[in-house]
Amino acid sequence: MDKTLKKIALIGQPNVGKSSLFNRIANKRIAIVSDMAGTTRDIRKHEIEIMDRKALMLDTGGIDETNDAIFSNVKRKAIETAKEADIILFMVDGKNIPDDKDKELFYELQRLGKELALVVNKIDNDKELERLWEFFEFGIGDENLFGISVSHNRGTKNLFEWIYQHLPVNLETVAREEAEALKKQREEDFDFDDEDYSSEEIENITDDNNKEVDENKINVAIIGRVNVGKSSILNAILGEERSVVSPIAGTTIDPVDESFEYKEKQITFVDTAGLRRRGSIEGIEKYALMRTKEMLDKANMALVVLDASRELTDLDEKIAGLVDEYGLGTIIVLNKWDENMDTFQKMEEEIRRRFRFLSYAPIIAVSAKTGRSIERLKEKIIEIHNNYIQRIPTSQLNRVIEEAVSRHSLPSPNGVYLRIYYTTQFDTRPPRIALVMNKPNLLHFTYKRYLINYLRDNFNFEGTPIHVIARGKNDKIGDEEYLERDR
Ligand SMILES: Nc1nc2c(ncn2[C@@H]2O[C@H](COP(=O)(O)OP(=O)(O)OP(=O)(O)O)[C@@H](O)[C@H]2O)c(=O)[nH]1
Ligand SMILES: Nc1nc2c(ncn2[C@@H]2O[C@H](COP(=O)(O)OP(=O)(O)OP(=O)(O)O)[C@@H](O)[C@H]2O)c(=O)[nH]1
Repeated sequence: MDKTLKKIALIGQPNVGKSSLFNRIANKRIAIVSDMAGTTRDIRKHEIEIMDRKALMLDTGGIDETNDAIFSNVKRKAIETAKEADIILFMVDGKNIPDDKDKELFYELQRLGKELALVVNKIDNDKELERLWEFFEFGIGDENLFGISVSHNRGTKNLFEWIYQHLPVNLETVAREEAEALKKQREEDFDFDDEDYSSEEIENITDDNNKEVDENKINVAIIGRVNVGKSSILNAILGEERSVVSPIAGTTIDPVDESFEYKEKQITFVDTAGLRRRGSIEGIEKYALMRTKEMLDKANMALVVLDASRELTDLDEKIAGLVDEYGLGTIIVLNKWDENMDTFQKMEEEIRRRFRFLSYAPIIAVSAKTGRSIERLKEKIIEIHNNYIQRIPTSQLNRVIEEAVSRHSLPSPNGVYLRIYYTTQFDTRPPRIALVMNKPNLLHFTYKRYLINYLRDNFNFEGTPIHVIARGKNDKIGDEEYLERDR
């Protein structure tokens, strides 16, 4: 017998229906059921299974009050068994009024601090259900009081569900379901028509061979309003690189994007021709935003350039706001930081306040003019891209989410018991994580935010958005209904 299994003790006076319930749960006739009081004397242990979760059921002897000596004996034994158990089902006969001996024992069991349910049996019909109220006298909450009838099979489902919820997740089932979910997801990815993904990304998903190559390609969009120093930053970065791929000279079409190798990655700046055309973003705001979108479409990383020598403007905010919609790796570049300025903290606070939607993006102060921190910016591009493409093992995600839930338990909206079965990352670029749970649409966004923050505290997601979705066991992972961006 598996020693790690949770133990369930079934305790109660003779003839209340313990063996009957035991048999119902065990789905076999193991204990002797009889009308004669005190026939179930031995402690029986039996491995049971509720849905996919296993436990060990302990059947204690009845508490015989007819003989005081035996009563104290059996009571002692009942308490001993209860001490050994993780979950206690205390059963009483609903056809009788609550009894002092029951109460006395019940309070003793309560003091053990285990999961405890008061099971009132022989509530055979709706009329008898009214009598259940008398058992609130025991001082137990609604959620731990069950009126059932074993012989009429009433109310047992609720009790079984309660027990199920207190048993640990069956890891075999989880692993199997996860494998199935991943397989299903892969299959779905092949006939994909999700507008959220660019055609390039679809290629990445459907062609695993290219994946590695693609993970080494960083397409960077340098965005920002006019005159913040976008082309200067481009020049500063490229200026240090000898292996710059030159634009094809003499062509009337746009020259290719400029590209260089750095730390085994290929960094490409998208739409550099446009960037170099001075004043390109000047003019009507609508065009500035349109052009920014075109660039973001081709990129998997954005450098949001701001001018440290000027006040932030609404247009800065609008341009930065676009980035979040594209789900890219992001760095906020505070340019024109020519000398040591003691205002960094103030600027940082201002940026954080105005760009709340980019709270995950690091801020780096550079000067295209003096070259200050340009090297650091290049390193940061690599670092953030690694965060953006990372895949976190399910075991690690589960450990962290379990820890988060144990620190701050899941809310029970309207008494509904919420449960996260497991957590898995089902996509990268940016990381997409599914919380597989019983009632996904009841998960409040504030709790989800708490989990997202907890994930951010435990993994390195700097510079990358993370998308966390809650879904049911049988929902498709690609179900975007629950998708909420990490804001
Ligand atoms: N009306 C009614 N009778 C029940 C119900 N459940 C069990 N019984 C009857 O109650 C009697 C006692 O049931 P058991 O399951 O043997 O009770 P027990 O608590 O195991 O009894 P001991 O072995 O004496 O400890 C039997 O005649 C059952 O048929 C129920 O839900 N409704
Ligand atoms: N002091 C200072 N000036 C800078 C820095 N970077 C750029 N500039 C100046 O800012 C002005 C605008 O620089 P650009 O690189 O052309 O800016 P841009 O964002 O590409 O401008 P548009 O193409 O018009 O959108 C130029 O006069 C640059 O010399 C810097 O780090 N420090």
